[in-house]
Amino acid sequence: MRIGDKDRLEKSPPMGIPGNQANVKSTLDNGTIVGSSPGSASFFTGGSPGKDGAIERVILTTYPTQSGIRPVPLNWGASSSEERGPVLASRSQTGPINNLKERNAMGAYGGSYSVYHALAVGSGALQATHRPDFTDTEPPVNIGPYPQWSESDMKIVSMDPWGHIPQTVFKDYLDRGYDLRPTIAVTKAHMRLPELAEGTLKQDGVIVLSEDGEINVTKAAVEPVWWLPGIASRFGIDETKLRRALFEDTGGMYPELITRPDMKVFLPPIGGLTIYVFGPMEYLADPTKKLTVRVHDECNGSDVFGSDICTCRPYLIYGIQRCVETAQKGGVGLIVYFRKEGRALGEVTKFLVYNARKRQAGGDRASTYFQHTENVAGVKDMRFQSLMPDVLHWLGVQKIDEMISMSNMKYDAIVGAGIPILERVPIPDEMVPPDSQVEMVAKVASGYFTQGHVPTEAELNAVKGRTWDDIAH
Ligand SMILES: Nc1nc2c(ncn2[C@@H]2O[C@H](COP(=O)(O)OP(=O)(O)OP(=O)(O)O)[C@@H](O)[C@H]2O)c(=O)[nH]1
Ligand SMILES: [Zn+2]
Repeated sequence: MRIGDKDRLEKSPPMGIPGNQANVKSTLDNGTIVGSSPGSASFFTGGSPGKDGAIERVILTTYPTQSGIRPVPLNWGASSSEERGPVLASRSQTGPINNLKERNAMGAYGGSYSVYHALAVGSGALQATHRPDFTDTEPPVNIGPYPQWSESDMKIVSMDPWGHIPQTVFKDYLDRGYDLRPTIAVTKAHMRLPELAEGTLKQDGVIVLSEDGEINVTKAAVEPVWWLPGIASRFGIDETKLRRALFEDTGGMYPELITRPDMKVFLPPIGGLTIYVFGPMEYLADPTKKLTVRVHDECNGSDVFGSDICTCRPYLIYGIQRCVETAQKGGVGLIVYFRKEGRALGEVTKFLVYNARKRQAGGDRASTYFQHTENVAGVKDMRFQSLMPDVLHWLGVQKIDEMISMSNMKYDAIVGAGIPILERVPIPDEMVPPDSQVEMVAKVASGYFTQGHVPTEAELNAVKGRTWDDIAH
């Protein structure tokens, strides 16, 4: 790529002005998008030596008016799959369909795993032209379509409501050669948890299958699919600003965020979520059935490794227990597990915060709990719960009887999305690990739900966690 090519540079559209299509067009009509030889590679084209030493074309970006660009129509929020159209993100250029030209979404399938996919292709372990065999991969239960999928206020903007069944509803596209992937998979499983093994749950043969607590569950994995106008509107910003931020803050990873204002869907390289359903899936959308829900954000240290500095695993286990009990009484339970480690700040930030808390003069205190996170990350939280209720709408949830959470942010987001919560259930005192008292008291003081006493400033100051010296002894 010859960035110093003055002629090409002058023809380039000003970056950062999505929607400036007049400018974009003047660049495109003369075909400067793709160069093909070492000497003629354009500003928008890089090149690397191929197997035979020739330069392979690298398409750095595309433009809406570029010759051959004709995205398959995608009408987000349409009520039928035919009207909506498939989400097509692949750039693969083999077979009868040139997916690069016909795709209607930026980014890549797989969420954060798209990067491993790239490594597999780059290292030669996987052919870029590999197409999945979808035989027998369909969901074992039916989900939707529900009215929430197409209501005019766009209740779902961060996942594809048709993402679990493209093998079926968009089969004709697959048959014609489009490289189309599910972004949701639904399956069934049995699960066992040591905390619920010792007779906590009663065997019933349907939900709890054995005396030692083997639980029947239906689960679904969901990858993020963002409809950018809807994401922008949830955050109260305009779409141009959102696109610019996503482009700049990912190291300029997706230039089409800027150059393709016509493409409204983006598959971001981030973690998604998993749902676990106890009892019949269709009960989730039936307001006559009792529904227990826990929405949980990932905490690997506690959820998997049993760290006792927070309440995450005990609250998750309690949520599962309550879900199972509701299902056993003829209702249904739902756990939603988001990959938003450390309040979506990441585990590195979280561990830095733990160090600052434990090294603080005077000890780890409830009064400075949130301040430490803010000192390191600049904010207390990046979970942006405003996108969280989308999955509830996807499942057709109309009301929640029991919400196993004390979080005001989760509560406000769900109720704000039009789903009433009838009861909030705090974690039982006896399940709060000793060192997590700091977190628990700090949360209650900051507005988390409690049926008990809200601590005063002096009480907050008095609640201290373990120090590293305590750990050593
Ligand atoms: N950055 C940071 N993250 C933390 C800290 N303590 C816990 N977390 C994260 O906070 C999140 C806790 O999420 P949840 O278990 O859903 O709990 P919650 O949002 O506090 O609310 P509840 O529903 O009442 O449990 C997880 O992502 C944890 O990894 C901390 O000190 N710093
Ligand atoms: Zn935790």
